[in-house]
Amino acid sequence: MGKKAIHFGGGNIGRGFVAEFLHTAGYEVVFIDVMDNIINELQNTKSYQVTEVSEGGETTKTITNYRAINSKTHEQDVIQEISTADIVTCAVGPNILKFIAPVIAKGIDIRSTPKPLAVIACENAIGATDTLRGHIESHTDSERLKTMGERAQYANSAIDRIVPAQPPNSGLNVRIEKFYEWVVEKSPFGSVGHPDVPAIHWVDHLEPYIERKLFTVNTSHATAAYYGRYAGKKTIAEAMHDSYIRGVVRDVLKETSSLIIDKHEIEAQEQQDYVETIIARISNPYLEDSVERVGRAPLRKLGRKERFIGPAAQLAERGMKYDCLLGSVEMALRFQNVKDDEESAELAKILKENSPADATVQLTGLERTHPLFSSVVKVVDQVQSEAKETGQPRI
Ligand SMILES: NC(=O)c1ccc[n+]([C@@H]2O[C@H](COP(=O)([O-])OP(=O)(O)OC[C@H]3O[C@@H](n4cnc5c(N)ncnc54)[C@H](O)[C@@H]3O)[C@@H](O)[C@H]2O)c1
Ligand SMILES: O=P(O)(O)OC[C@@H](O)[C@@H](O)[C@H](O)[C@H](O)CO
Repeated sequence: MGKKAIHFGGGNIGRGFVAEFLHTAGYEVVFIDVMDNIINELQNTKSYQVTEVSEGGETTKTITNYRAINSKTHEQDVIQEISTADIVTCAVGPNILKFIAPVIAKGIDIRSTPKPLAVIACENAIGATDTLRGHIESHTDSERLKTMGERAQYANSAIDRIVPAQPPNSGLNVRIEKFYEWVVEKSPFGSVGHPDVPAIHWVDHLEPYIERKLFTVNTSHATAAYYGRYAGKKTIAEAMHDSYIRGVVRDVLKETSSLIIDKHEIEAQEQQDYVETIIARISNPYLEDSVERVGRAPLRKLGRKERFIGPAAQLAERGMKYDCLLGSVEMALRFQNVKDDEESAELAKILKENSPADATVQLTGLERTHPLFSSVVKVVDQVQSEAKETGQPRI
């Protein structure tokens, strides 16, 4: 039997990145999703196309050898597939991990194959596989946990490729940037050995890679999105074309770079080169990436370990500068009541109903005694005051 991968989330990064590279590595990919339209299309087509767009033109790859199952209606089939698979990946969003865990737990529990299943969550979050593992373990009988290692091995990953929302009528086809990076922990696989996926860069220590990615790519991306939306820009490329916003993004990246260089002992020149690559990537005019997609889910993005508070907290602990990151936090707080974004409505509600300090705790998870806390409270207070004066944030 050939190699089989189960991938949860047939969305943009699922089809355009994870499945593409699993396919290239020779896996049959079984997509699992809960959206009828995605499942139906995947079931009714034999191939779709991934087109890389860059200044150098376009390159198209055809993805084949996949199936699809709706986990909402066919949970038992998903469990059976997992029980005989080689690898499980997901790209569903960090808040969805708890919903896919029970079915993965059941699939792992009935495995009898000699090789453990490799589980790799591909989300923009620090320790996403650990989080998924925690949920899987909480749905596993405590006696069975003792032998879990024989049935599954878990590795964290950092995943980087910009996949904008796709134009209407694209079907399953995905337009995507050329650049990609997929870094995964090697050590969890021990003597069994890691899966054979040539696109993956296997490393012993993931933290420098995931922090460098999240605090450079996603911090700058979100800064451009929130400042951009405030200035009435539609896309990230348009925002980055604005010299003021571009300058702000550079200033924010100076702060996160100082942390990355200090904490992970990455050479200053190497980090500067990385920053230039990222600025060029997010400015790519060939990617129509909306400020709403990149700013989506502001509550998640304001979280304790996330792209703004994560680096700002660590900089504050080290006595280093973080005030430009506070500017990004302020703009993120103004991302309220955005169409189709539930978290942006929840953000507005939290800001309306709580004192600045309570809202800061609720939104960021920062400890009241943390050296960053009082600065964030001031920013929250500022945005709340604007809303009191005008009935809405200044936008
Ligand atoms: N788009 C990018 O540029 C990019 C790049 C790197 C990482 N990521 C990360 O990848 C993840 C997915 O992002 P995306 O842009 O592909 O989002 P997306 O919305 O295009 O895809 C998410 C998919 O998950 C599916 N899903 C939701 N609940 C599910 C469930 N219970 N079971 C199975 N499937 C479910 C959705 O129906 C959707 O098809 C996020 O964590 C994101 O941060 C995105
Ligand atoms: O996916 P999110 O919501 O965490 O962040 C939005 C974008 O910054 C993100 O999807 C990037 O495009 C991606 O992380 C690039 O690798």
